[in-house]
Amino acid sequence: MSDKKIDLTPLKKAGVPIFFIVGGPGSGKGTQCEKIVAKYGLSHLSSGDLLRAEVKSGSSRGAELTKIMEAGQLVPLTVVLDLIKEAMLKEVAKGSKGFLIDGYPREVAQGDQFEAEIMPAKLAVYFEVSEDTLVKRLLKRAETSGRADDNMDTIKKRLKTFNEATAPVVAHYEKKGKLARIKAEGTVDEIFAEVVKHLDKAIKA
Ligand SMILES: Nc1nc2c(ncn2[C@@H]2O[C@H](COP(=O)(O)OP(=O)(O)OP(=O)(O)O)[C@@H](O)[C@H]2O)c(=O)[nH]1
Ligand SMILES: O=c1ccn([C@@H]2O[C@H](COP(=O)(O)OP(=O)(O)O)[C@@H](O)[C@H]2O)c(=O)[nH]1
Ligand SMILES: [Mg+2]
Repeated sequence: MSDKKIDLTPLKKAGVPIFFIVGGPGSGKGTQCEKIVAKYGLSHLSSGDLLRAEVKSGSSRGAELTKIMEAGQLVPLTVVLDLIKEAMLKEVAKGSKGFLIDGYPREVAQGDQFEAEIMPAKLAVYFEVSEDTLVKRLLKRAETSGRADDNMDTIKKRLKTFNEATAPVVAHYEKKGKLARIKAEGTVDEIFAEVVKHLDKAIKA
């Protein structure tokens, strides 16, 4: 990553809809995004996946990012925003119809900066899941995910970060009238049916 200025003109010109997908760790963001992509053909960008790819690429920042992620803390917002901008530009060049930004924003300032520099999101979709369920799902996922942060110690820290930094994001978009709050304890298909209702309405609007 560098501090070169990224030219966002093609992205702004494309003017395609942007949806934020918010929820605690293990709330099913990735699972639902896969289904949304299959139905709506939107481009799916997971901020966590972009960070993990950056770590894998062996860039000089990788070690620093790993440390932050294993502590369940938040990477500086400009780092994530630059990765997202670059990924969005690539998708726009391929003719993207719109974006699901998964696991983002994690803090109010992150969302505000995104919307100021790129464009406003149409809607923030929030998956509401109890902590008990989140922990159970993540421990199950840990059996196969190979993710360094799927362990009890880091899960606790991710929940703390979620409650402190991300919960205010939910209130922020609710106040703006741009929040779809979805109870996400049911089956994947039940939750997806709710998602579809909200997305159809937002896309038509
Ligand atoms: N029972 C149940 N399990 C689910 C549901 N959605 C996701 N899961 C499981 O819960 C785990 C976490 O789901 P993910 O989609 O990876 O969650 P996420 O919000 O992307 O999590 P992070 O990547 O940690 O942000 C996975 O093992 C899923 O299989 C659901 O609706 N019901
Ligand atoms: O905008 C972001 C997105 C992710 N992360 C970091 O990446 C980790 C994994 O994120 P992901 O969305 O994959 O998982 P979650 O924390 O939701 O389980 C988080 O714990 C954070 O340390 C971050 O700092 N900023
Ligand atoms: Mg995920």
